[in-house]
Amino acid sequence: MSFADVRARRQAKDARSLVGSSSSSGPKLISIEPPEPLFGALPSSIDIQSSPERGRGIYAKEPLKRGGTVFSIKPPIYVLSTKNLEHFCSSCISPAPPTGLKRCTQCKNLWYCNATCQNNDWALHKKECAAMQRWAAGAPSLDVAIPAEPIRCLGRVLWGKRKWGLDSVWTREMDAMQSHRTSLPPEAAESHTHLAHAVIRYLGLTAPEELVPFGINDAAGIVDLISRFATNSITLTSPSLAPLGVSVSPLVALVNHSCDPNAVVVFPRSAKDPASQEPEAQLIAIRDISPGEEIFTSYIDTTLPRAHRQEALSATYNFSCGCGFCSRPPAPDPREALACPKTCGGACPFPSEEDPLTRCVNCKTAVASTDAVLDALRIGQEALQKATHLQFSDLPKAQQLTTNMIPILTSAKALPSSHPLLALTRLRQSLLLAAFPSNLTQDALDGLIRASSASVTGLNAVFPPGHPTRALALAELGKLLAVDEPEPRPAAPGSSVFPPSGPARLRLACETLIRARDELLISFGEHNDGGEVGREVREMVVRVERELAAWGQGVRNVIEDGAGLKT
Ligand SMILES: C[S@@+](CC[C@H](N)C(=O)[O-])C[C@H]1O[C@@H](n2cnc3c(N)ncnc32)[C@H](O)[C@@H]1O
Repeated sequence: MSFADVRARRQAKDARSLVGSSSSSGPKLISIEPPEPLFGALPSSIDIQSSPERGRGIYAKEPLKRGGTVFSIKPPIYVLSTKNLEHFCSSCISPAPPTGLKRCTQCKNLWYCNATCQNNDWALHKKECAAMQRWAAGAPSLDVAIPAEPIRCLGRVLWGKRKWGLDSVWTREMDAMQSHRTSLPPEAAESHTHLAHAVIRYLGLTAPEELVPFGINDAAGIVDLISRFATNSITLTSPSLAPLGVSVSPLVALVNHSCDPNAVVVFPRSAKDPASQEPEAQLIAIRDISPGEEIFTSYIDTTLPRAHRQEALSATYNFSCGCGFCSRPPAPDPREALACPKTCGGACPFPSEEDPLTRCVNCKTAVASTDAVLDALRIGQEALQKATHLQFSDLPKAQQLTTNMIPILTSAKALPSSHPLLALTRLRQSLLLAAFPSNLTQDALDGLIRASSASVTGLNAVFPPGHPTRALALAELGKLLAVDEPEPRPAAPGSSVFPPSGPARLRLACETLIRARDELLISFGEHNDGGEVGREVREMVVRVERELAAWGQGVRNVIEDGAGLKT
């Protein structure tokens, strides 16, 4: 039977059910209810509008305060990435407690906190469970025995459409997400075709025609499904932004992109809501937003220079960004700048092959050896790609690459916020953390604090206060400064060695944690008390303040004892 035949049969069936049973007096007229409107979860402070440049988007109807939650929603579809399956509950995405998670006894792939979490997930896992067992039975090797997350995510979308009905609001919201089917570049069309075949196999279907009950009536419908997923899915993250999996929420997907966003989507884990609401995506304003203004998040890493951002946006989202930041970049952009050769405090835009001459925008001093700068930037980019690729398979090699490259870029006077120096610095910090010795030495701790501080300096130059990446980096630095020193150094009066030791270090830890907490309250929402990380930092501030007070009291006691001895 052809795809069209199946559709014709379905339409005939639909037509019969619409007019009801025919009688000799002819078909009865039936009243057709207007369809339920989409996005009923939209709060009254925002609405959906359309622009010719960006299509639909979310706009403020009322003033929105920075740190305020614009909306919260549990994504209707989400899956953990394969490596996280046994470490997090597949329903509420809580990390495994010390007592461990409970495994689905059927497929043996998904893990849950308890029976409640398993029941909450059963509506979608029921079909998935059988599909995963079928997939594993046909897998050529153990490492491909679990389908990759896009396949599992799309499986859930399709089972959801069947379960909740093709005319349901659930399905209509999913189908209303933007598809770029008609303008896909050839490479994307090819990868979409591969994914489509994998999904059909995962569902246990033998031919595309069998997708009709899932609301997919032709080949264009399959491409739409995959294109919608590619354009609208968002990373499911931990409260500290670690990627955990992938999620789809038609409401979150309405938010357009800017490289200088006024909002972020985070999963902060609010203290107040019960676990059954988790994972909860929250759109949070990181700036004050006026009525009529569009709300934007960023889809990509905005520490990257404009050309890299445009490439990423065009490859995945099929548009060229015309945000203020792309059309009128700051001069010079801290992502692409060198420090002034005369250290006047100004900066010079990066030279390029086409335009090798560059000067400080402040004192106009020209950079002398631009060839050396261009070489350093080129090999820096290569080292970054290699080290990123090797970070999990060859940690020492990745460490060596970042450790060797950072001084080369620094001596070429690249700003700490510039690319690829900032990316290498952040990678080095995460590699040092991964290799952190269990018997901690002062040198290892101080090295990590210096790397963390360099990341904070770079991120502060590219992100506004309250951006979650910046707030988390600050929290990380504060926590490291608060770690008990294995071998505190004797205080040298007037010493500017970084990091300081002893009480000066504790004071710096306290100041850094307080700044981090203020920023976390913005990025992860005041209503959430700064999310899980904000709450953790608040507790650390209390602990460090207590330690500082105890130290101060200790000093006062010594002084008083000394004074007592003299009298
Ligand atoms: C997640 S959707 C956002 C909602 C979408 N505008 C809609 O109407 O459904 C992502 C798509 O929106 C469009 N888009 C988002 N931000 C844009 C921007 N700054 N400029 C142009 N198009 C944008 C692109 O087509 C992109 O692939």
